[in-house]
Amino acid sequence: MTTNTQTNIIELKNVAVHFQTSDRQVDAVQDVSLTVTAGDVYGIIGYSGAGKSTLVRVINLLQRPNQGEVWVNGQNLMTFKPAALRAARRNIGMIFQHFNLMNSRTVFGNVEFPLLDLKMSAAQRTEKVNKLLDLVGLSSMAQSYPSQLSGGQKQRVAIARALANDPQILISDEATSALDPQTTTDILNLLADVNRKLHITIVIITHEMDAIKQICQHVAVMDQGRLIEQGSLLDIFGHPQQPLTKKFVDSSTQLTPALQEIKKSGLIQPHKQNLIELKFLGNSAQEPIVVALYKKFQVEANILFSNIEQLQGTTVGIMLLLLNGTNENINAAWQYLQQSQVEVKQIKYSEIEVD
Ligand SMILES: Nc1ncnc2c1ncn2[C@@H]1O[C@H](COP(=O)(O)OP(=O)(O)OP(=O)(O)O)[C@@H](O)[C@H]1O
Repeated sequence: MTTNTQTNIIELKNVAVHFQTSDRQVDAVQDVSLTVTAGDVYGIIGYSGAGKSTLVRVINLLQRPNQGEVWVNGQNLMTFKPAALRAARRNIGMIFQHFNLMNSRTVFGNVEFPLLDLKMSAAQRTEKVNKLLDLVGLSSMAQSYPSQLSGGQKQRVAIARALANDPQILISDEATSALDPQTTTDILNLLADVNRKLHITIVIITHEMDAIKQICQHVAVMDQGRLIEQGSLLDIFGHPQQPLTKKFVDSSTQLTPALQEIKKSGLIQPHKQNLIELKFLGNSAQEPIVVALYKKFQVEANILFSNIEQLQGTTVGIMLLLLNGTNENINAAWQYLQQSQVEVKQIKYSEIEVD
């Protein structure tokens, strides 16, 4: 017997947010429904202006929606009175791109700040802050000021501060967008640790697929206020449905620049349809396919590009093959590939956009 132990910690139901500006109405979020299960790392990706920040501010009602329902821990926050809402908000930590630290307070003082309102002795507060600074690896900098810290260190302080109230949920609003790639990786690893060790549910919003890929278990894609696609990380990477989702995936696997280079190099011609993309999920071996094409159909397959990565323990591979042979043999090879375990697609010359 299997038991379903997953709890829905966040449920947004048909949420809409409109802003009225002097000359028009901005539909920042339109009819968005999503569910995040407890313990998940849930990523929301979209370009600037897609409505991501507005949507996550709805989760703790910093932004009240014009329409829809907001459920956290099985409770409809829209019905909460101010005191209950303040308590509910303490259960949802937030971190931001620009850290939002108080420059006049030390690292210790910044992390201590949310605890000052609580009934806690100074000794208890000190113990708690020290524990949090240890968690984020900043114990030795407790007496430094934000101006003395690097961007990555500032974000670590912000994470410690966001965790001070022992929240069940942590929302990260473009928290790595101002950081260099290595620091981004370090901060994402820290967030993954926080998720694993403290069982905190994390919602990340970003415009970078690499950040999603590194730690998210589920992904939603947002475009012009709407959620246009959602699924597990593997679903999204393995079978993107919407053109925008595919664009995010292809930019992260480097497929887009590879195709552009191939087109520019003149390796492919408009009238020939012999460039194909293969996608492998799981353990399908790539080498035997190239060998089989030659042995079975005398079709030479030149590998022009290949990218293989591990996503949540599953191999996801993409390969671009340029097929060489008679038209008849290429057709037969194409039929064979379509019946094989791999996903196969013909790339049309006209579909490759070159800047
Ligand atoms: N307070 C506001 N008043 C008017 N328009 C707003 C307000 N806040 C956001 N918007 C508009 O709503 C839309 C969605 O903005 P939002 O900040 O949620 O997008 P985003 O995906 O988070 O983008 P970014 O990463 O650039 O912040 C944008 O067109 C933005 O200009």
